[in-house]
Amino acid sequence: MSDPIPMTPAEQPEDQDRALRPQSLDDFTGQAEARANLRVFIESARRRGEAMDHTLFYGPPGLGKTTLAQIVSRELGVNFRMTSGPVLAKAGDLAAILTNLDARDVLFIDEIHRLNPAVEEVLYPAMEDFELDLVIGEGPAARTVRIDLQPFTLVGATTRLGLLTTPLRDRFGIPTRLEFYTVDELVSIVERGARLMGAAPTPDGAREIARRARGTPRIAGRLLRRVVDFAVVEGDGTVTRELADRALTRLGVDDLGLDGADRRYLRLLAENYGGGPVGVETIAAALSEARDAIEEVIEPFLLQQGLIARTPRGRMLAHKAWTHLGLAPPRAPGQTDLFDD
Ligand SMILES: Nc1ncnc2c1ncn2[C@@H]1O[C@H](COP(=O)(O)OP(=O)(O)OP(=O)(O)O)[C@@H](O)[C@H]1O
Ligand SMILES: [Mg+2]
Repeated sequence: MSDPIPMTPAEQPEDQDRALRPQSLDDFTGQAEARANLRVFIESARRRGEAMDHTLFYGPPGLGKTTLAQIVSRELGVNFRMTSGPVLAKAGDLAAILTNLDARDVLFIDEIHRLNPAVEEVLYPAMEDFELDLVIGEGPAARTVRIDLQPFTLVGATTRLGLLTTPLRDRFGIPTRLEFYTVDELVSIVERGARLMGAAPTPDGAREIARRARGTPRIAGRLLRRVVDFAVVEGDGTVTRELADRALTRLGVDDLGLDGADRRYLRLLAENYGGGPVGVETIAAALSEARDAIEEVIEPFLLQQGLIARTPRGRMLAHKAWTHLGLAPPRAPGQTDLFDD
């Protein structure tokens, strides 16, 4: 049950992602508030003929940050340049990209919380005044030259808003938080993906996949492809609720949409720590997972589902998680009613 979803080596998840990527704001399901606001900012920038203000998309993986960045540039009718925090090793790397931008272009920096501080320094005046201060030469001969840039829109994406420095965060005029999707929104996404794949799930079948997709379009797309595989090989090609249920269970995706890693996390808290509180470092060490992966990938959905709580002393298992694991919560003396509701 704890195995990750199997993928054949030939399958490139990003290529598959690309096929399903919405191309316009109209095509993009969910995130209603973010979408409505972006529509206004894009339209205003277009009418004024100016670069749109710098935009930061933040939220858990797979919710559509990269997709929205591409959509913004397309709707603005400008070029899309893409790079990422870890790739920009030296200030000069960023300077080279910035000086090559055309007016109003979108520069997308993924994982912007992983920018090297020296590179980040270059970004501040670039974002604020569209200027670059470059140091030429070394030692006593070193001098600073100022280069004017074309006005551009920086679109940053991060799964970890908390790791952004305050000066960087403050330079984004449009900070946009992406939320987990509702089941109804994911049903639309599954149905659209199925249409693009030439599959036709029954309404119940689509809903079963949506319900178990961890609130995340990328997971919905991946589960859909796997369920269609099962439908083709073991059924008559139709994705019914029963078939989706059987396939998802075999893939280790449970009734709440939790996967093996989620359940290992919950079980660790329950069985080894009596429900917590436990510090995240301890959890990371016990699960042999990176702390980042725990905080970025596993915990946001468990928190959103009310399966765990974050307290100053660490993570605690909520009542719902005990029930989900089929375990009885511990009862402290004199607190017999604590967990009853
Ligand atoms: N609103 C949506 N409607 C339909 N499909 C979507 C939507 N949002 C995302 N997707 C699909 O989900 C996949 C992941 O989206 P995307 O790459 O934009 O996520 P991300 O937030 O950038 O993730 P990461 O943090 O891992 O970079 C893409 O294949 C995209 O097609
Ligand atoms: Mg992305």
